Amino acid sequence: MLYRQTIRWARAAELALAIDAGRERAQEALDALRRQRDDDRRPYLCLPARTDDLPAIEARAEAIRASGVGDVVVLGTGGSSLGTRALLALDGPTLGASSGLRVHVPDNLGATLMDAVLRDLDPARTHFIAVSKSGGTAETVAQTLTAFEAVSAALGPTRAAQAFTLVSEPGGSPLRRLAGQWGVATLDHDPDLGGRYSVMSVVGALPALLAGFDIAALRRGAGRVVDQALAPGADPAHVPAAEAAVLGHVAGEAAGAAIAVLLAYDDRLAPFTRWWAQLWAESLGKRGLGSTPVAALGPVDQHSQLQLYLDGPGDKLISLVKPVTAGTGPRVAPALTAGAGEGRLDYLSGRTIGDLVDAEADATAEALVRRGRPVRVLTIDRVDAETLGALMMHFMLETVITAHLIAVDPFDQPAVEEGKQLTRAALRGTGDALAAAVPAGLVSDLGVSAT
Ligand SMILES: O=P(O)(O)OC[C@H]1O[C@](O)(CO)[C@@H](O)[C@@H]1O
Repeated sequence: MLYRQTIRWARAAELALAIDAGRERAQEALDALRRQRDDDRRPYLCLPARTDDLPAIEARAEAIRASGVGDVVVLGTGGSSLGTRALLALDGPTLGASSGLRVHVPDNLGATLMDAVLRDLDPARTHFIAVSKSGGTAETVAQTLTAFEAVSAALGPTRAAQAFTLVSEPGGSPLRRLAGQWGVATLDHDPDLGGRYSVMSVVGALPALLAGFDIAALRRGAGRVVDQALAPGADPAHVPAAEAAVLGHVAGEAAGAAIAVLLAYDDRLAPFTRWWAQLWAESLGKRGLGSTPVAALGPVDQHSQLQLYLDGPGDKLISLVKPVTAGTGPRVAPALTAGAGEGRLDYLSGRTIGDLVDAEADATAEALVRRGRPVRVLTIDRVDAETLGALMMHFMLETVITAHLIAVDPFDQPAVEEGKQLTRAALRGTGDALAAAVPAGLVSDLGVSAT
């Protein structure tokens, strides 16, 4: 078993008609997805079964390894980096530790962070992979230009060019043109593959291969989910992604569940929840529709968010990702618990850390159900590449099926363009655009000065 999905909601029986109607619509979505996969129209559905693209990616990875570097920095943001982080996080806190290469993904642009990257890494032993589907995202362009300048200054432009790889769609974008002028090796990003659906392509595969991550296992797990969901005659009630999309839709419509929480009980899955948040938000947040994703981590968020989930507004669908951890990790010595006083720590005596986390996840789900919250638990046997591939494909399908249910296009993100235009205008000094945009709704503009 890669994962098992359990959905519990006290109101499900009362909403049976709406759920049945949702399943009928989900059936349409599954039929459409099957046709798209069979006609090779949606690359994210076909990637799991592909192997023909891997030799070129492996060859580039080998060339980077052969150049003798010790560090690899992935420059990119959003769909060009969040998935990569999610893959590499399976290795634990030290990215790429299993391959001997350290792979860094500073996906959030920041002056201090970029200063640190350029100051702390040896330009002669570092390779930069710039990933941008459009080749024009300001953050990634700025990262790439500052990094290229720093390496050129240290080693000269010829060696700097060898220290870079660009992954971007073909065309005349800024990064594509610069890479051509500099002589930087470039791999094509499939123009038909949206960034937030691209993790299994060269986007995630190149850094992942360098980090020793098993990309074939990732695709295998994803492939098993696609095959099950799109099997001819598959009943949406037996397809986890479809069933979850229906529940989420009904919970949104009938119970006002406008927030979707993904609470993962393993640190290694925290970046996965951030990848999911982009997938969910950008794919569904359109025309006043969609639900707000919250990426959460257990058990720590039990001690910060859970009060709200249990006792705040009933506007959330809460999904737990629960690795089976019972019996794993360090064990609490009975001899030590005895010293805490009669019976006070008996529940921990002889138990492992994994026992505690496992019990906490179950208890959290139960407490939420008792409060009448809609709860879905995704139980996984292992936190590994194959399971992650299955979960990622599950959520891509759940997102696209939800998009069908609310009638939005899951593959565009038109609204973010305005902020990008305003940023460019501000930097060009034509900030009038910003000035004109703000005063209309300005409510308050205060500050506090420290002397
Ligand atoms: O890969 P690109 O084109 O640099 O885009 C990065 C991210 O920016 C967005 O376009 C949003 O601004 C995302 O959809 C995308 O994943």
